[in-house]
Amino acid sequence: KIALLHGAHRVGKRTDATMEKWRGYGLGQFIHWGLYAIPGGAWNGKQYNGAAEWIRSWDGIPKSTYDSLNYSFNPTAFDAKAWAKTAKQMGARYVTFTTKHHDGFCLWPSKYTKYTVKNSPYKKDIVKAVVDAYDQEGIDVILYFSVMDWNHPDWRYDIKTKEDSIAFERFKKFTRNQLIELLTNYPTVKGLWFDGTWDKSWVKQAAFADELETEMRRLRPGLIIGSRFRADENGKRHFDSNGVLMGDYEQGWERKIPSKIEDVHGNDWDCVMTVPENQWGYNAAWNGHLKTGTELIEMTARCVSLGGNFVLNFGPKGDGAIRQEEIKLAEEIGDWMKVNQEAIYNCEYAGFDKQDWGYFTRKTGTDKVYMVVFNVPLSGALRIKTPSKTAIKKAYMLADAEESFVPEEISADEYFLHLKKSTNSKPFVIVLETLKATQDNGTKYEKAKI
Ligand SMILES: COc1ccc([C@H]2[C@H](O)[C@H](O)[C@H](C)N2C)cc1
Repeated sequence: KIALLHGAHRVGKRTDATMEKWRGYGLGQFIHWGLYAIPGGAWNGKQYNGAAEWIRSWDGIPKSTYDSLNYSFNPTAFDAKAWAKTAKQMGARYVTFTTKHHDGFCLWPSKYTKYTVKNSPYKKDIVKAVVDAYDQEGIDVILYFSVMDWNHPDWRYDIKTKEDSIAFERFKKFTRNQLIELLTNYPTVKGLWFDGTWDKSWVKQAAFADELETEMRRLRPGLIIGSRFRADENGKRHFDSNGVLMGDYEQGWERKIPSKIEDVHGNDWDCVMTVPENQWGYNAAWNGHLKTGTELIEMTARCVSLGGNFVLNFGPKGDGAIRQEEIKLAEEIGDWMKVNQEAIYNCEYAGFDKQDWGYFTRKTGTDKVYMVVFNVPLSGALRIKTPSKTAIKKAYMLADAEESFVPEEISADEYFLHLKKSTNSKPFVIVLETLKATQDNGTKYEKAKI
C-alpha cells in the first residue's frame, strides 16, 4: 500500500440513506444547455465536426465572437416546469444540470464573474428555475460544474511559470467561491457532477481539491461527489495510487456501459449517455446513429442489472425548448417505465449468470428477481441458471401475474421458462419469486415444486 494524504478517504460503498436512494434511482436525465445551443453545431452555415458544446474550441470561430454570444442569449421558450414534466413522464428520478460548461458561461447569477446569465438579455436565474421545477416534480437535482473554464483569464492548462501559478491561485479561489455559492444558493441539490478536471493544472492540486471536497461535504452533509473531482498527490484520477475509488461513485462510464459485474469493482456508478454518438449540447444536424427508445430501455436495464444507474442526455435548443426527437424518446421510455418500473427502481445486480435473452435485476433487500427480456430465442425457451441453493417459487409476467410459468428443470440449478408463442414487440419483464435455502431461515434446501 502506498502512503497517501490525498487519495480515497473511504473504501467501499457509502451506506447512508442519501446514497442508498441514489443507488436505487435506476434512470436519470442529463441536461446540457448553454450558449453553445445557440449555434447548435454550426457557424455561418458551416458544420462543426466535433461535439456541439465544444464548438468554441473550433478554429472556425474567433473565441471572442463565441464569447459575445452571452449578449444574444434570450431563450424565450425556456420553461423549466415543462422540462421537469418531461423528465417525470420519462421516469427519471434524478437530473444532472449544467450550471457552467467548459466555455465558462454561468446559468446562475454568480457574484464572482460577469460572464453569467445576469448579463444576458434573459437576466433570470436559470439554475434556480430548474432546481425548483425538478424539486416540485420530486426529481432530485445534481449540479454539473466544469472546473476547466475557457473564459476565465486565470485558467491555465498547465502551470509552467511563476505568472501561471499566481494566476492559477486566483483561479482556485474563484472555483472554490463558485462552488460554495452554488451549494449556498441551491441547498436542496443532492450532489455535484464535476467535469473538466483532466488538465495538468488541476491534477496538480491534490491537496487543494481534497480540502475543498472536505469543505463542501461539511457544508452539505450527504453531498454526493463522484470520482471525477480530484486526483491524488501522484496525479491518479478516479482510482487513487492504491486502486481505491475516489469520491462516492465511479464516473468513468461516459458513453459506455460495463459488460460484466467484475468491471464495476464493487463500486456505485452511473453511465451518462448521448442519443447521437457524441453530442451533449444541442446540435441542429444530428448525424449518424440515433439511439432508439428500445435501445435506450435496454441500456437502462443493462446498467441496473450491473448495479448502476443510466443517465440519458437532453440538449435543449437555443430558445430553451426541448427538440421533438427527445420528447418522443422520453414518451417511449416513459410508456415502458409505467409498466415495468418495478424492475428498474431500487433494483441491483441479481447474482444470476447473464443469459442471451436479456438482464436479471433484483429488488434491493428482497428475494424478488426480474428478468428483463429483449431477445426472445427462436426456441421460446428462456434459460435460467440460479445461484446455488436458490429455488424458484413462482414465475409470472410482471404485466399480468395471471400469466405464470412452470420452470422446466433441465439440469442442476438450470431451468427453461417456455414462452407462449407471442407477438411481443416491446421488451417485457418476468418476475421470479426465489427462495434462498440457508441454515438460519430453516429452509432445508429442496427443489421447491411449483
Ligand atoms: C473525449 O473528451 C471529452 C468527452 C466529453 C467531455 C464532456 C462533454 O462535453 C460532456 O459535458 C461530457 C459529460 N463531458 C465528459 C469532455 C471531453
